Amino acid sequence: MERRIGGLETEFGLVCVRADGTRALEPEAAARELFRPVVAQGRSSNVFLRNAARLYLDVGSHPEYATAECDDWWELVAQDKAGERILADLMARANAALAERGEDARIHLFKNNVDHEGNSFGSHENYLVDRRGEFTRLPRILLPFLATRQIVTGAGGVVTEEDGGSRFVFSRRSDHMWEAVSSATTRTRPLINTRDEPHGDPTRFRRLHVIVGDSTMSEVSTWLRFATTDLVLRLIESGRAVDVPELEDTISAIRVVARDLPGTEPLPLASGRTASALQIQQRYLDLVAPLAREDEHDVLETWQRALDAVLTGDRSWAAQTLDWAIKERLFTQVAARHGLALGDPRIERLDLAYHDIDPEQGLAASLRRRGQAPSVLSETAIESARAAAPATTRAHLRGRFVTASEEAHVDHVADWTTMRLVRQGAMPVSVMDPFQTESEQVDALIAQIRAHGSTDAAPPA
Ligand SMILES: Nc1ncnc2c1ncn2[C@@H]1O[C@H](COP(=O)(O)OP(=O)(O)OP(=O)(O)O)[C@@H](O)[C@H]1O
Ligand SMILES: [Mg+2]
Repeated sequence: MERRIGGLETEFGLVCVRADGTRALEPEAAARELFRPVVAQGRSSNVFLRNAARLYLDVGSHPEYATAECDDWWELVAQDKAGERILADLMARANAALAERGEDARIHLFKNNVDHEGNSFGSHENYLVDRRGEFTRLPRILLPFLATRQIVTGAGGVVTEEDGGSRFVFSRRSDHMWEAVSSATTRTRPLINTRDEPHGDPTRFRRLHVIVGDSTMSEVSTWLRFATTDLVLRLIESGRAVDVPELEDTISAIRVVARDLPGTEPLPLASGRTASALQIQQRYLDLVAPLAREDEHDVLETWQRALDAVLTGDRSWAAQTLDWAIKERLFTQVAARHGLALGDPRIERLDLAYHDIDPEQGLAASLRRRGQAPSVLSETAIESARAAAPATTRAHLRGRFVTASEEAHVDHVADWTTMRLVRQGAMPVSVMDPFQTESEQVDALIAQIRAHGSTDAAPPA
């Protein structure tokens, strides 16, 4: 696929604590407080927003934000950052309400991966692939790439080993993966989820659900996750015979790679030979290079720089660009300065602070302000992603529908493929092609909304 649609779902960690750090509200009550304005606006805790994203409370009271369909990976990063801001605003409103009621309680939201109770949070990537394509050979070619890409796009972190020692790893999530491919997302935690829900015309499309990724704070890390995976998918779709180093055991390999900071540990291959994470990533980069478009050369260059940072040990670029390397530098410096082991609870708190989405208190945000983490997207790009849907996909139609309905105070419901008014006899309008940006049916629906909107409707913003 030359132009691919993708979307990113992020599950957020939520705590509500008193000034002394003890738990103030149970997650369920805190989530209810957080979602009060959402429910007031949309009469549900599962809504689509004006930027066509989905915001909802998942089981276990986890807020989740799923970006709208994007066909440009910087747009996707902007839509994802917009989600952080939307949730940070909800958090600020909830905290103001709690303070007004005189409650000693403050909500914090984290875009993190694993908490100290061992819960892991999802950051699921969705990619549109052709139904007639190569779905059968897809896992074989994709898995070695996914198991090793953490040396580029991992969020970094510290794990405690069975012997009590602690060490820095590329991705903590690696220890939480239990299967290579499966149709379940929670119980068995596969790298690729095969549940067949295309959110589009099932005769033409499939949606690939990659669930091995870490939640990434760095714009470059998030961008690379999508941009490199997109290229590997194109390689698979090219139909060419591709010789990739298939791993003998994906799940043991992913754990080894997480701990292998030099990237050189030999991983057993199905062929009986071995290859290191660096060699495997380099192989994919070399294989996809001829398929990259002119405007994708920066993907190849950045990917190569990331691999070189592992190969040479020179972190000067990576430690201000990629999540794992930013954290590696930060944790080692703090640990050395205060004479701490990496497994010290203070380092764990630093890790959590890095994923705190509070624009003032969050550590990733403050590093960005100091030029120690990337800031590629302009303020305008992020703010417009908050207000408007991507213009080049179906999300554009959904964004217009939600905006018109909210402006006219008309009750409405949507999902990824349909839009409908909540009134007797209202017929849903479906858009089964994720690339579609124009629709007479949607225009008619919006005209109807404007004509029949409540008389006290506020003027359009
Ligand atoms: N046809 C498509 N191809 C690829 N991605 C899509 C397509 N349609 C929607 N998406 C993206 O897929 C994601 C779906 O998010 P959602 O949280 O609803 O996931 P789900 O897997 O369907 O449901 P749940 O999280 O409830 O299990 C969104 O980010 C959206 O932009
Ligand atoms: Mg989801």
